[in-house]
Amino acid sequence: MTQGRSAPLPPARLPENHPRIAQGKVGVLLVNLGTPEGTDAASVRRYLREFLSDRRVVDYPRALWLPVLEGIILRTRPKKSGEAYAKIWNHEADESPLRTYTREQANGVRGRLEAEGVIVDWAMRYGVPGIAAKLSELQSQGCDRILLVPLYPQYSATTTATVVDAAFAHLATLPWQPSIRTLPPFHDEAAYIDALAESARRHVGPEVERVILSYHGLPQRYFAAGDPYHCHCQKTSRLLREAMGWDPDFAPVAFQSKFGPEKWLEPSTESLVVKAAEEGKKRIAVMAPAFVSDCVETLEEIGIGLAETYHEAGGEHLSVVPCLNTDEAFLEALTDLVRRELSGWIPAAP
Ligand SMILES: C=CC1=C(C)c2cc3[nH]c(cc4nc(cc5[nH]c(cc1n2)c(C)c5CCC(=O)O)C(CCC(=O)O)=C4C)c(C)c3C=C
Ligand SMILES: [Fe+2]
Ligand SMILES: [Fe+2]
Repeated sequence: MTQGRSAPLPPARLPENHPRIAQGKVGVLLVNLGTPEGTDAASVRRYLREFLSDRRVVDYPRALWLPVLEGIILRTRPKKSGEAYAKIWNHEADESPLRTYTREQANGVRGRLEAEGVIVDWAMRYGVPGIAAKLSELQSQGCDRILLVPLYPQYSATTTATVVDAAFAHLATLPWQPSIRTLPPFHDEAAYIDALAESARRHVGPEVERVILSYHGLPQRYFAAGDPYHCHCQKTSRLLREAMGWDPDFAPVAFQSKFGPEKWLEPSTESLVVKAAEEGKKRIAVMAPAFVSDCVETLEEIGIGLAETYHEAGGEHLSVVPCLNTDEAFLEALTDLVRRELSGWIPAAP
């Protein structure tokens, strides 16, 4: 066998998505659900197709579900949902409120962490800007450590887990992966509960006879299979009631936004709104702790749809407590949770 110097390696031909970076920075990526780009049926259809094709959201066998999705749901729902989005659209920025608030939340956290050299950005799980594109951008800016922040206080496989799935699916394509951490659910964190309580003190006056704590629902089957979302919602509600001195009759838990024929978590928000009217409660409030940003489900479904239902059942005034959106207390809480999770990645705050 001939001894000799091995042939020099050919110059590296880096794949398209290779991060050409100077390493060493820390990035934070806030991720919310996603929202249509416009209120027209085509935009809503694009969004719903991506969202409702996710197995974590709808888990029926693909061979059964995809024909129903394409043949029925995506033919009918986009127009109806588009009309709902049109009622709550942010015309000034020509975008959905969910996008406005998510961007502003990222700005708020960025402003608080910039001095510590942390790069903060935001993405949408479905639609744009996507998680993969934003992870690439963070890497290009030098981030070799990235914290994912799913903007869901209560963990669910249908929301939180889909963010992590999408991030790791992107990582699976990379020759050089950043290190990743994920923010744990914050449904029982004191700072989040305090932010909710502070908002309740501002928006729920003494004239309010009942406050319905309305959470986005999901199929009961998912709960039975181990999704902790229902328990997280109950715990948030208990802690908020304790902070406010409310009892469960005054502030009951309910679940909204039912989709499809299966049994979802109960009671439904709609049933509790009607019950309140039937029991002679003339002024009620609805608070939606699972949504950190106002969106079509709070502004339209509760603020318009359920308010109408309440009036028809004999109620007089239904007020919707705004989501935490850009409340100072919430942005401070979120930044503190992020900072805690970055421990060891950035020097501890003095
Ligand atoms: C198909 C089933 C759905 C499950 C399960 C589900 C869980 C879930 N969703 C949120 C938060 C949001 N959902 C939003 C909109 C929305 N959700 C579904 C369906 C399921 N959600 C649909 C079809 C839609 C679109 C609107 C419509 O056509 O009615 C939104 C608002 C997005 C916006 O653009 O404003 C949020 C936020 C959670 C927290 C959750 C489970 C815990
Ligand atoms: Fe949803
Ligand atoms: Fe809805």
